[in-house]
Amino acid sequence: MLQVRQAKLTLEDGNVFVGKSFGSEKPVAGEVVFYTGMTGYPESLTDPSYTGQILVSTYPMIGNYGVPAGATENGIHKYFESHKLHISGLIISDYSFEFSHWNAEKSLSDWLKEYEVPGLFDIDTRALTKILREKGSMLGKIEFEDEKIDFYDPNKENLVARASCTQREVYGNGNPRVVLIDCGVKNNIIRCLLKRGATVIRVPWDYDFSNEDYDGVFISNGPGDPAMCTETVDNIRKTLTGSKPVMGICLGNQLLARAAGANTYKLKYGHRSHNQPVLLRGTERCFITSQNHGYAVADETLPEDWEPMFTNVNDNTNEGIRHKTKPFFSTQFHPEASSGPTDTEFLFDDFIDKIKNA
Ligand SMILES: NC(=O)CC[C@H](N)C(=O)O
Repeated sequence: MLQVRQAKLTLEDGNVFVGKSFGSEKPVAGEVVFYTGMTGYPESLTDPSYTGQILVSTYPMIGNYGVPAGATENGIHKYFESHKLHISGLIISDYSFEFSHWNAEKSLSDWLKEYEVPGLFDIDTRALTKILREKGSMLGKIEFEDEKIDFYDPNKENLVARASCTQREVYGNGNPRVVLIDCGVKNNIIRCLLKRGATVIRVPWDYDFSNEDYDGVFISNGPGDPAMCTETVDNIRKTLTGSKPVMGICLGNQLLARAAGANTYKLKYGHRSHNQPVLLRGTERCFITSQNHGYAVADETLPEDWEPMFTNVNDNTNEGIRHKTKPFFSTQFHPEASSGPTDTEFLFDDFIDKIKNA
């Protein structure tokens, strides 16, 4: 009979959920957020944007397809979104102790233990998610028996400095040359740029790239509160005085907006799923998108020469911005998907076309 240790998740509002451990037996504290995608845990767990967060999966059965092999291609992991797990903890309902997939190399349980990430199953994730939806994302902690730790708010820290690379690195050798500001970039953004022939010059979040030889700038996704990233915003602001094309994704949308002079704010519980509908402004085209964010751009604070580009059809929040005359745009959702629908990957083509036409 399998021996599993009990552990509990305590929310800052006092709610306690008792579950069973299938990951590392290390207590952690962080922000508790829910994710409603049905698949994609290898991608989500390695997405640097989840730094500091305890992830609750609303899809009940997790682990059944194991964890893919750690192969690399073009200098990056082939199946993961970064080189390690970034979530602080994982909360699920039913853990599948059996896994089966042509590419599975290990179990989710072994993977969590390898990266010292605690995971709890047998939690009523439906009840937990209802609390997070009604009261909003909140702090939480995972503790084992008599251990006691304090709550911790990751959003008070500059998480981007933790998630970004520390050295400039170049991938590919084609055209155009794109400076990628790495705020905690997902590998699929690099793959999407390489697939379109670009040279990707990946630089740390606070790197002054003004002396680089480049044709366009890409601002990546990343963790935490965009207001913490002032150095990046200063560098982007300098770029906006020129006319080289700029594209941003998620945190990149928020940082581009802040560089333009707009504000960002925290959403009640964020968007973390594969089925978020976004409307392309000025058209009746709606796309189903992959998302993972807790902050948003305040449309009404955009300066005169900028406009909202996409709007979320569920809650009318901002899903992208564009400059009215210059080739600068960004999306709050993830055109690189991974995981999730790839319907908006054409935006990478638009970015490359803008560079070619510049
Ligand atoms: N995926 C991201 O880039 C997330 C951006 C930001 N950290 C947010 O939560 O809104």
